[in-house]
Amino acid sequence: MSADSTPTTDATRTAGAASPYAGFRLGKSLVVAIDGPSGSGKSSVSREVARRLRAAYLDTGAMYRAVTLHCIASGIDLQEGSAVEAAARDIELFISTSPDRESVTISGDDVTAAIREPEVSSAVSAVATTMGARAELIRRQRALIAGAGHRIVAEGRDITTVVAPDAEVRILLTASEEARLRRRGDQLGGTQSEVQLKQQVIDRDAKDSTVVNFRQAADGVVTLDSSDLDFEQTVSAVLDVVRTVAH
Ligand SMILES: Nc1ncnc2c1ncn2[C@@H]1O[C@H](COP(=O)(O)OP(=O)(O)OP(=O)(O)O)[C@@H](O)[C@H]1O
Ligand SMILES: Nc1ccn([C@H]2C[C@H](O)[C@@H](COP(=O)(O)O)O2)c(=O)n1
Repeated sequence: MSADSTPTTDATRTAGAASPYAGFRLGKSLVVAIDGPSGSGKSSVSREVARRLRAAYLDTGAMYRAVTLHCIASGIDLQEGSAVEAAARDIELFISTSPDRESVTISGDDVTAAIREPEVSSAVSAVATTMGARAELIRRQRALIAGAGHRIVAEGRDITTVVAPDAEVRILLTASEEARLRRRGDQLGGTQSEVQLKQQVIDRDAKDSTVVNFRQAADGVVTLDSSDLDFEQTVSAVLDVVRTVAH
């Protein structure tokens, strides 16, 4: 398992007032952990927040998707817990931690687009609910966060609670069911029926939440409801939390 990342400055100084990083201590270690349900905007918002903070970015959902694709492609039965756990241990997985370069490879093969295919989306909960596979991916995620340099934004379902409970900033990004369904529908260009959208967003969350709690904020986690915010307002709201909590 490996990753690349955005280089960060090692100078410890405060950015100038005109800079978008004004108020942030550059060079100080910063882990921003963001969890939330499907369609809440975790990936897109976290990636943009990472760019603005000149931080690395880790999409942990992509790792669950990669293991799922690997199982499907290798003929591994997703209902066989021990086989799925072994696949999570054995997979040669690379994920980019640059917010400007989305790249996932398995044994050197580019699977960046393939892990987003509907077949993977509808099967991924089987990996996410296999506890042995989770333990292995959590181990890898912690290593990626530790190796990312000074600052990283990591997002998923259990980052604030399990992967990085000591993160300087912990946020639960939520949105109403209606907003999440609308956003996912728009993202997929109106190609999905109401029933398909519900399966991809609501039903998947129901399965995933049997093993991890991303519906309610744990102690010390800031809840940010983006239902009535647009994308830019949500990014600004996350940066405000970072400024308040980590300054
Ligand atoms: N505040 C917002 N207002 C409107 N649209 C948003 C907002 N935040 C994100 N979006 C859009 O909603 C869509 C879904 O966002 P995104 O893929 O980041 O969600 P997610 O929480 O990572 O979902 P999943 O966990 O299922 O991958 C994207 O097209 C994104 O640009
Ligand atoms: N930390 C995480 C990240 C993701 N998952 C699961 C839940 C999802 O069904 C799947 C794919 O995530 P997505 O790309 O849709 O964000 O992975 C998890 O259990 N824990």
